[in-house]
This record gives sequence, structure tokens and C-alpha cells, in this order.
Amino acid sequence: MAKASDFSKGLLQSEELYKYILETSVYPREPEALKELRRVTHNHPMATMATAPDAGQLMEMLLNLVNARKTIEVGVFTGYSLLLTALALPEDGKVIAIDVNRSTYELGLPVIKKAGVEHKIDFRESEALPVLDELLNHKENEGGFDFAFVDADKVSYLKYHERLVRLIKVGGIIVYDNTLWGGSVAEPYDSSMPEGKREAKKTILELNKKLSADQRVQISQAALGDGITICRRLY
Ligand SMILES: C[S@@+](CC[C@H](N)C(=O)[O-])C[C@H]1O[C@@H](n2cnc3c(N)ncnc32)[C@H](O)[C@@H]1O
Ligand SMILES: O=c1cc(-c2ccc(O)cc2)oc2c(O)c(O)ccc12
Repeated sequence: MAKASDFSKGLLQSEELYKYILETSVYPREPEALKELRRVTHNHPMATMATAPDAGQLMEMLLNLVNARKTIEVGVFTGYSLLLTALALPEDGKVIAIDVNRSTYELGLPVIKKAGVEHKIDFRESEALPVLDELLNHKENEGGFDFAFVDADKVSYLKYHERLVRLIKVGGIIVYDNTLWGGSVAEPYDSSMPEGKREAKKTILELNKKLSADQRVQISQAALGDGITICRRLY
């Protein structure tokens, strides 16, 4: 079973503090299906990519607050954030879930099926951008979604934002994961950082500036998980 110590301390000062939050406020209320999904993901070499349970708990609350019925997820991996979304949706709710990799989605699929929420999921194995553009080809999709979660290739986040801000309804919410990128956003240039991570950092820095200046959305950047920015469409 995954333990609090299996996660990095996130952005907090100590492992103990993160463990305290998880054990006091998150794990006792986490649905059994999500625990099982964490167990299934535990031995995957990229297990650290899964959405952090504390960030997931806030997402669940946001989904409830906007009474989400139609949502979009960009970046599924084994499905932790997808399953929590599907659990939060009503019986006739739908999440369009996009990922270039179906095999990781299939790793978590038995847990999703057992939880009885597979019928709410429209999984698209694809690059996200063409799917979002195709949705925008249909006028009825503009403002047609209540909520979106973005947790995929960081270098494309700005492109996703321009599409999602049109797809989400006024009052709806877009959540971006990794907006503090391990805390590196506030650190000087580090030549030992792998090229891919450095490119991602560059985009995240640009995204954070653009979101801060984007009058179409109200924002809140929260230091949960790897940093999440919540955007609420204003007009
Ligand atoms: C950080 S993981 C997602 C974690 C997931 N939210 C969870 O809770 O487990 C990122 C995912 O984005 C997918 N991805 C990367 N580039 C993509 C793209 N251009 N379009 C769609 N999915 C992409 C990867 O295959 C990977 O599964
Ligand atoms: O270490 C990572 C890497 C990613 C990542 C890199 C490239 C892609 O095309 C998609 C995802 O995402 C991560 C992530 O979302 C996270 O919470 C922690 C680490 C990483």
C-alpha cells in the first residue's frame, strides 16, 4: 500500500508535515477506489506523475462546487484524477479524457470499471490539441463544459489555455497542474536540469505570467502537490 512517504514532500518544508496533511485530512476521506488506483500505479516507473491526493481532494471539491456535468481532462496516465472526476460527476455526466497513451489508462481501467463509473468516461487516445480544436469546430461546445483539468505536456499548456478558455462556460473552472514545477520556478537557471525539464520550466514561467495578466479568468495558485493554478472564467 502506498504510504505518505512514497510521495515527495511536495512543496512543503518537511516530509512530516506532508504526512500529517495526508494522514489527517486526505486519506481518511479518500474513496477506496482511489486508494486502489494508487496501489495499482505504485510500481509504475513514472508513478510520481500521478496527481497528488491532496490536490485531488481540492479538485473534487471544485467539481462539486460547480456541479460539474461535462468536463475535459488533458493527461490521464493511470487515471487517478480521471477516476476522482468520474466519481464526482452525476450518473449522466461525461468526462472527455485525452491521452496519447492508452496503455497506462488501461492499467487503471479495471479499478475504474469496478467503481462503476466507466460509462461516464469518453477516452480519446490522441494528442490533446487536435481533440480540443475539433471540439471547437462545433459551436455548441463553446462554453459547453463546466470544468477542465490539465496535467500533460507542460510545453503545450499555453495552447491548451487558449482553447479551454473558450470551451469552459462562464463560471466554469480550469485547473493546471505543476505550476510551481517542483519549486524551480523561483530558482535561478540550473544547467544540471535536464533539457526537457528546463523547457517545461520555461513554459510554466510564461504560463504563470500570462494567467496572472489574463482578465478573462479569476485565478488562485495553490501550493498543493506540485502547485496547481485554479482559473475561473469570468466572461
Ligand atoms: C502527469 S501525467 C497525468 C497524470 C494524471 N493526471 C493522474 O492523475 O495520474 C501526464 C500524461 O500526459 C500524457 N501526455 C503527454 N503529452 C500529451 C499530449 N500532447 N496530449 C495528450 N496527452 C499527453 C502522457 O501520456 C501522460 O499520461
Ligand atoms: O516528471 C514529470 C514529468 C511530467 C511530464 C513530462 C512530459 C510530458 O509530456 C508529460 C508529463 O509530468 C510530471 C507531473 O505531472 C508531475 O506531477 C510530476 C512529475 C512529472
